[in-house]
Amino acid sequence: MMTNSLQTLKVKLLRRALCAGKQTAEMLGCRRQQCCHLHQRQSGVAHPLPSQTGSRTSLVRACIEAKRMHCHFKRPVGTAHHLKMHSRLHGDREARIHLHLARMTSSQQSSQPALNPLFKLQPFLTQPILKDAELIFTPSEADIARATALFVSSASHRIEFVRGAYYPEEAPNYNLPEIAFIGRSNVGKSSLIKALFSEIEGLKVRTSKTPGHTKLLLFFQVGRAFSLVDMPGYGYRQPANFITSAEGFLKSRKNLRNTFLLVDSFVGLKQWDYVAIEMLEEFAIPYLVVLTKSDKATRRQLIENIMTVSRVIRENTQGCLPQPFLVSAKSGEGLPFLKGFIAYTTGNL
Ligand SMILES: Nc1nc2c(ncn2[C@@H]2O[C@H](COP(=O)(O)OP(=O)(O)OP(=O)(O)O)[C@@H](O)[C@H]2O)c(=O)[nH]1
Ligand SMILES: [Mg+2]
Repeated sequence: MMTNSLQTLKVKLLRRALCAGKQTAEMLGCRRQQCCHLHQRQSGVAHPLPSQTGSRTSLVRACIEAKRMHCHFKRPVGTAHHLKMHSRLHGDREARIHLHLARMTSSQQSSQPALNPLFKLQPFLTQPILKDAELIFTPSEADIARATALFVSSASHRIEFVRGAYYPEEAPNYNLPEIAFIGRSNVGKSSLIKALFSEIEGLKVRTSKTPGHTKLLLFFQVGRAFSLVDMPGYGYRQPANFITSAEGFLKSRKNLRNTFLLVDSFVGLKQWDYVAIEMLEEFAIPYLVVLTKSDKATRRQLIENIMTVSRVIRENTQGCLPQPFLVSAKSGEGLPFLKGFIAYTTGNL
């Protein structure tokens, strides 16, 4: 019995170390091949993700590297531990990841279903919707309240649209942590940003039923805290300059803290999304999956699509946060939790 629980603990610790290693691998990956994934799209052939060959070696190397890079554990607020990793990416790009390791008290655990809509599905599953080690972000209600306050404009904290850019070189030069929203056309990127900023009077974010509506990189500034970038959609009716614009932007932004890859929870992952995952993996930038339109999907669709996304993240990615997010711009479900993560990943929590 005792041996069994020791064994389980050992496996959990190893898994956490690998997760930390994964993130470090992503920071240190720095593969500089020319990205041509989005050019391959016309072929119509399903694009396989990078095979797992060699990934174990790179994880082991990353674990060793993580030690070398002075990764340190810090006593946190509350009961969870923060792992702070500072590493240099591509020589001059400082990347920072805060991993909030999941070690919740029972009171935190019981508040999570209310905060994180993924947990509403747990009663319908016999297995955990997310494994312990995949539960990275477990904020308290106070954290969410602080994050929510950031999305309210005031004289000293102005939230505004800055500009649209056709080319990445036209992007604003403010020195703010940035989050980019990428995904298929019509997946709900602009609607999500609009919903996040619903409290801001006079801030217009245009959405449309017609795919391919957003043509420019759109920059929104949230005080001196962070900025959000609405990207044109890929796939059907994507803008002619999408490849140069999106790839150039993702590769060149020095303060890009995280990229949110939006996937429709009603439709699930499509071929184009696999191409985007492949591209993000190759660029070795931190990203995560946000499942949109939760109000539209049936429970069965939600479970199936979330499970598929989780499996793809687990088996085929190195740079993706293991914890997907679930939101609805229409009903507002999951928005406070996502605001919490935005505040957290931009260093505002
Ligand atoms: N039911 C439901 N519909 C949504 C939701 N979010 C977006 N939509 C709808 O989906 C359509 C596309 O939304 P947009 O936000 O314009 O999508 P986009 O990803 O910005 O699209 P492009 O700019 O073309 O790349 C619109 O008709 C929205 O009303 C949601 O959470 N629930
Ligand atoms: Mg749009």
